[in-house]
Amino acid sequence: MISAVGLRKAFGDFEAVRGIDVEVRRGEAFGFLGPNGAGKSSTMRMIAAVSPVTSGSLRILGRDPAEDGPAIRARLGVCPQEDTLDTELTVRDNLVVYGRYFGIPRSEVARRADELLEFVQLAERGKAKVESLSGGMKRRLTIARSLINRPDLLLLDEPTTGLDPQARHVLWDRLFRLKQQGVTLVLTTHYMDEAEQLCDRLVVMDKGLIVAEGSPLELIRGHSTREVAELRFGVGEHEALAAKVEDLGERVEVLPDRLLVYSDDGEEVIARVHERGLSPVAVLVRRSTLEDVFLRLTGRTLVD
Ligand SMILES: Nc1ncnc2c1ncn2[C@@H]1O[C@H](COP(=O)(O)OP(=O)(O)OP(=O)(O)O)[C@@H](O)[C@H]1O
Repeated sequence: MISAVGLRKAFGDFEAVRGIDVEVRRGEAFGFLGPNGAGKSSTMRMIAAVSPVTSGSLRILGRDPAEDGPAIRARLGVCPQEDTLDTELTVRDNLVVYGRYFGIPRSEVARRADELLEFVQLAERGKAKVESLSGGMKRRLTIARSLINRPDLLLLDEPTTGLDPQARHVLWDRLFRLKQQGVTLVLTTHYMDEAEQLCDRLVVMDKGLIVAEGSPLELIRGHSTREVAELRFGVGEHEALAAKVEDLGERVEVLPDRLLVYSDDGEEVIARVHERGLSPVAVLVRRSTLEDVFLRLTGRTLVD
């Protein structure tokens, strides 16, 4: 569906994307995970055939965006980072007008609009003004709009940024259903839980480069331990205490507010910490996540 080799994007002297290779296969959910500024949106805009490639090769649905931009865009669904809904129109008319833009006949577009409103659970709000919708509803409507042309490939730039946990879960459920229906999804996110929930495969991006690639499970297994013991001590004590626990796991990360001890048995770490007479104010054992993978690979956390 997408094939990129040595893909670069420069803005003047600044290179936002510094030579990445990406293959996306039909039917999979593929993610770009990385912090703000990693180059995810710049990559997505090239894939959406709206931003020219600076260098490298890019093929989308087997075509070159420099030559076949309109043909590619006709087969894509695009859900941008910012809501770009028409606030002058009703919820349903946002779909109808967008569908007409693709040249879909009036009766067909009406049928699809009703189907899609049902799918994103907005059927009752069809006549409402867009302004009256919550953030989560607007996102769902944007996704419905991006599906009006029955795209082969759906591009989602940070689909749940800014939404509350419940709205995020509703959206994930809809995206999961689309995946089950065979729609190829490509999404960017800086939420590791979103990447874990939705992506079959993902690349971790940092500073315009891909630093790791695989399924969430492969990435976690390849770059972290099974468990992590989190130890909170007093403010300012973490740096000094790291040396006292560093032999308890495979490695230790020092964050401003806690120590992370990486070990396959987190409870064992906690027991040994107490045996040594150390008294953390709070402890927690959890499984490793993509956040730990990112920390391992870049020395930084995903979300500041
Ligand atoms: N039109 C532009 N002109 C100049 N610099 C740009 C432009 N678009 C993006 N950049 C820069 O390129 C870098 C990558 O931006 P990009 O939006 O691709 O990152 P991102 O990973 O999507 O981050 P975010 O999560 O904030 O969207 C940033 O440093 C950004 O400031």
